[in-house]
Amino acid sequence: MSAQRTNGVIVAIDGPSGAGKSSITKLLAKRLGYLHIDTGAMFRAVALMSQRAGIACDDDARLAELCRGIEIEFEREGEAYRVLVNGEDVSREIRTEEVGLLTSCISARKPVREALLQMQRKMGVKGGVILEGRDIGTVVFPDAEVKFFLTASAEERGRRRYLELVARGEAVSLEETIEKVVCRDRQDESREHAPLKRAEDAVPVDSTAMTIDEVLAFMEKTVKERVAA
Ligand SMILES: Nc1ncnc2c1ncn2[C@@H]1O[C@H](COP(=O)(O)OP(=O)(O)O)[C@@H](O)[C@H]1O
Ligand SMILES: Nc1ccn([C@H]2C[C@H](O)[C@@H](COP(=O)(O)OP(=O)(O)O)O2)c(=O)n1
Repeated sequence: MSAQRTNGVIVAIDGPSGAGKSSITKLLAKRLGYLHIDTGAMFRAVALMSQRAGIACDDDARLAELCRGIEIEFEREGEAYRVLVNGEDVSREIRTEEVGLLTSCISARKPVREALLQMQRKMGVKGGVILEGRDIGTVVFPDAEVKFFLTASAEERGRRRYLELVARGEAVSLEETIEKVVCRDRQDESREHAPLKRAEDAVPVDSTAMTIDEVLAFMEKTVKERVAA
C-alpha cells in the first residue's frame, strides 16, 4: 500500500446511474468506518452553479473560470451528508432530474473534469475512503486497492429510479424513466474524456437480481479479504 495511505485503503465504486452506488457506498462506508465521497454530487454541484450563471454547456472558458472559484465540501451529520458549494447547502437542489441531465453534459467537458479530478485526489489521497462515480478506478485512483464495477440491467435501473420519483410525488411513466436511463448511459459511455467503463482490475457486480443487503455483504467481504491480504 502507498505510504500516503495513512488512514487505510481506497475503495472505488463505479457504474451507471441507478446501479446502487450511492446507497451501497453509504452503508459500506459506515460498516468500514470509511469516508464516503460522492463524486456525482460534485459534478452536480458544478452543473447547478453553471445553470445559475447562465453558462452554456459547451463554453469551456467560462466553465474553467467557474470551477476556479468553486469550493465543494461534504458536511457529515451522522449517516447523512450535506453538499456545500462555497458554504451554501445545495443538497436538495442538485438532485432534480433537470440538474441530472445537465450534469451528464457538463461532466463531459475537459476543464470541469480536470478541476474535479484535483479536488477528488486531494480528498482521497490519505485512504480510508470510498469514492463512487464513473471514472474512479480508471482515472481518479487507478491505483485504488479495491475496485468494483456495479451494474444492473437498464430496465431494473429505470424501475428503481421510477419508484424513487413516484415516492417523491413526481408524475412520470416507467417507460420514459427507462428511456432517460438509457440516454444517460449512452452520454456517459460515449464521451471523449473519462468515459464510463470498467477498469480491467475492477470486480464486476451485477445487482439486477440482488438485494441491497446482498450487494453490501459481498462488497464488505471482498474489501476485508483484500485488506487482510
Ligand atoms: N440491489 C438493489 N435492489 C433494489 N433496489 C436498489 C438496489 N440498489 C439500489 N436500489 C435502489 O435504487 C435506487 C437508485 O440507487 P442509487 O444508490 O441512487 O444508485 P446510483 O448511485 O448508482 O445512481 C435507490 O432508490 C435505491 O434504494
Ligand atoms: N465520477 C463521476 C461521477 C458522475 N459523473 C457524471 C455522470 C452522471 O451523468 C452525472 C451524475 O452522476 P450521479 O452519480 O449523481 O448520478 P446518478 O445518481 O447515478 O443518477 O455525473 C461523472 O462523469 N463522473
